[in-house]
Amino acid sequence: MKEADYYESTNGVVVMVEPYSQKEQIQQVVYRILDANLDRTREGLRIIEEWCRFGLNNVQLAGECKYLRQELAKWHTAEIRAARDTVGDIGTELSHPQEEQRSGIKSLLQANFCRVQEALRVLEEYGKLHNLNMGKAFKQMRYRVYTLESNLMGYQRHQLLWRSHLYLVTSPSDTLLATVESALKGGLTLLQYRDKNADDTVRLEQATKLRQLCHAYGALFIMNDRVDLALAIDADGVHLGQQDMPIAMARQLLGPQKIIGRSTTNSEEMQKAITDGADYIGVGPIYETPTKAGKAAAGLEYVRYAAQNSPIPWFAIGGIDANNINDVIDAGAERVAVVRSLMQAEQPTLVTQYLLSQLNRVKPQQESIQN
Ligand SMILES: Cc1ncc(COP(=O)(O)OP(=O)(O)O)c(N)n1
Ligand SMILES: Cc1ncsc1CCOP(=O)(O)O
Ligand SMILES: [Mg+2]
Repeated sequence: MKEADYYESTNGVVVMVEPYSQKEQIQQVVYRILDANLDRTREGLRIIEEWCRFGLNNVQLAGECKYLRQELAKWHTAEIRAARDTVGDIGTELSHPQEEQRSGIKSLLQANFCRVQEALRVLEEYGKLHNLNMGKAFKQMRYRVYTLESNLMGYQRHQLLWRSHLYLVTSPSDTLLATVESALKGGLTLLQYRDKNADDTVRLEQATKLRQLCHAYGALFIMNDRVDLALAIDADGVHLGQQDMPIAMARQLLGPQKIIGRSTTNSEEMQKAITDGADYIGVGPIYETPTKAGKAAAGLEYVRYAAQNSPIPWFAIGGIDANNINDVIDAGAERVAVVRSLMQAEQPTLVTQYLLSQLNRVKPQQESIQN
């Protein structure tokens, strides 16, 4: 028989407590770990769910979070809850500076996905000690959370594309990062890195820096021409011209969550880009431009066609600047892409603000998204 411990409670009553055997003690520790991680997963899922529900109004994504929370609750049994010891838990006081600081919705969501995935991994490993099926169930749940993350982040990305009305396509510049940052400060939300002549090492280095910069400002980063480089640096997508990789092939490599843009100069190319599954189209060159020397202008007639016929976002491009943007807008454009207007501007922030103010006059006012 085990030796009994004696414990005197506060009201003076002496209670005899049977000490746990070593096996039982370990079981209690496992229960505490399961209890803490079941709570952690539930809380993280709830934070993600609130954004899906109230921020995105997305029934499917919110429903998936709810389903996962309910599945989780089935494993949170009374015996696991009974092992909780908040007072004796040294971890309740610990926090990381990053927990106090979130730069926006995107980083908040990422931090909570990370927390949920870690907690599920703990549940999977320790759950096996408790019940083999528990290990299996949490493994499956962890994969569902990966899918949820990819769907949610992809959804956010596409939402931001639809909300973007000005698109900066870069040209080689000694002040590349400063110019882009200046435009981002003016409210730019979509950037394409385009350098037709640089070595891949330079492209990779510059694209990595630009992607970081864009994401710090909550903007999307698109790679011109190269699916391989887009994948390598985890760009938000790629822009492909008529001579570049077919959309279907790029989609296979990039998956459904990344953005694929296609250049078009006429109605046939536009219809094909749409049926091929492009997420957006470039419409132009509207005017002849030295940036794409030798390419004939498609003209405002093509803008009128796009305005009537494109169900997906389209950006008028080619020779557009502060002087003629209103002609392009009057022809039906709600979105434009520019190179020189911003890359050669003395004050890119101001030009960005001006171009956006003109585009905002025509687009229906939408609440701004915090990324
Ligand atoms: C937004 C946007 N539209 C069109 C283009 C041109 O792409 P492409 O025809 O492939 O020509 P290059 O840019 O590769 O010279 C674009 N880049 N972006
Ligand atoms: C890349 C591209 N594709 C069609 S026009 C164009 C260049 C537009 O450059 P700019 O805005 O300087 O005229
Ligand atoms: Mg190209």
